[in-house]
Amino acid sequence: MLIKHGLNCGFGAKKNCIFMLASSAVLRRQQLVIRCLGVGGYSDHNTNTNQKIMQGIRFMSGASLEADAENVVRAITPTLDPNRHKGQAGKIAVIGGCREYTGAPYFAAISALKIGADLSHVFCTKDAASVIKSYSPELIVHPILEESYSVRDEDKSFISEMVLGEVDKWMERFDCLVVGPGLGRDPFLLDCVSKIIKHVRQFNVPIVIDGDGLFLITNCLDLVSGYPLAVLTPNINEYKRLVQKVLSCEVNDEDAHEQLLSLAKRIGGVTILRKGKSDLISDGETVESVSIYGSPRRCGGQGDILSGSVAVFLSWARHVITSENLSISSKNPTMLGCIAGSTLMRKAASFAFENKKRSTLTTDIIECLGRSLQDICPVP
Ligand SMILES: NC(=O)C1=CN([C@@H]2O[C@H](COP(=O)(O)OP(=O)(O)OC[C@H]3O[C@@H](n4cnc5c(N)ncnc54)[C@H](OP(=O)(O)O)[C@@H]3O)[C@@H](O)[C@H]2O)[C@@H](O)CC1
Ligand SMILES: Nc1ncnc2c1ncn2[C@@H]1O[C@H](COP(=O)(O)OP(=O)(O)OP(=O)(O)O)[C@@H](O)[C@H]1O
Ligand SMILES: [Mg+2]
Repeated sequence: MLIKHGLNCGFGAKKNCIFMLASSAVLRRQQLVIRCLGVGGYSDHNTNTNQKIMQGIRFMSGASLEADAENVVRAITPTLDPNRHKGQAGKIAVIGGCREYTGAPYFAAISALKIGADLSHVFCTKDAASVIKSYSPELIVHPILEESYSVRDEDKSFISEMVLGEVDKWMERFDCLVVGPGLGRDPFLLDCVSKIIKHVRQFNVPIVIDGDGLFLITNCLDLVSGYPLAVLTPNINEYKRLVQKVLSCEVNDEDAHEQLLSLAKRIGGVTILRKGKSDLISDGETVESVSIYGSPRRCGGQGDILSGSVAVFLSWARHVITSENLSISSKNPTMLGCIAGSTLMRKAASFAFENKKRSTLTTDIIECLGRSLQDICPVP
């Protein structure tokens, strides 16, 4: 495993690495904790001391370890077993899709299928449903959500009950829900989705919250607070809004790991995947990062692929953890799902870019998901 922030060196080179960081605030705190731990010097010959130092550094700064990313993917991806029946490799549902956005829920839902889920559903507004269906016959699309413009005030509570009733028929069956890609911000619709989230929590179904779902939960943190099966996947803006709301401060990139750690902790141990040049992931206990090379193209929709990917891997990780001995250290399925989802998305983006360069689009990346997974865990 590599240690980030310039500390990814062997112990022989540690002195140099540490001195390179001497001016940073992070290192000053790290040195302080090393002194507090009573660890003297940086002897290359004393492995115990070195380990203590590294543990101290990690503990104090929340410095992340670069995840053993491809091994995580291998450890949780199920084998293709002819004895399995449809549904056992995962049933995913995306809640999103409104008048403006039909691409985002499609990207999330189709990515889940391309990675290996058996069934992928989309719960969206009536306007969005036929459009999404027309993109792909593979998706199961439920036109059940309503926006304010299509509902009279006096009908709202009745419609809300109906939406919940429809969703209720299905929710228990899903292995993971993705809430938010292309959901929009209509207040009535968001109110219905809040009810769905509260309901789904009772069944212990994992929830990945992205896009407008993050807008919703940032304004109503109780929806996810204290739910260990919740994963938030904020982009730069969404992360900024979360930090401002929860920590009442601005994003601090110098202390990125510590800030992410406290944010996850403050929201009661949810897992947060902060998207960016490197993806940083924390459940409030540890921080890991995935920095494998992705793509320099920033076309819209890549975050939607990620949310669908995380949903599938999180479902698989939960299954492996409950049924087998996992050969990797982390046992938190949400962390594993994020690491694997991020790895696959970034690898697919790099393959797509290799091929399409400046014209790389989200659909091109989706087409590379299969090749990326095959590259990491080949099917004969
Ligand atoms: N095809 C579809 O259907 C897609 C639909 N999508 C859906 O759209 C909904 C809203 O999601 P979102 O991501 O557009 O909202 P948010 O993050 O608030 O950004 C708003 C604005 O912030 C800016 N900005 C962005 N990044 C920045 C940066 N790094 N640094 C600085 N500024 C940055 C940028 O504005 P600019 O100022 O550059 O004009 C950006 O336009 C949500 O439901 C999502 O799922 C998407 O998934 C895409 C594919
Ligand atoms: N600067 C970057 N360099 C490399 N990869 C990046 C960079 N920024 C984001 N990514 C990757 O792209 C993926 C999507 O992140 P992004 O920040 O674009 O999400 P988003 O804004 O929510 O996307 P969407 O347009 O789907 O809403 C993530 O998996 C992340 O790893
Ligand atoms: Mg997004």
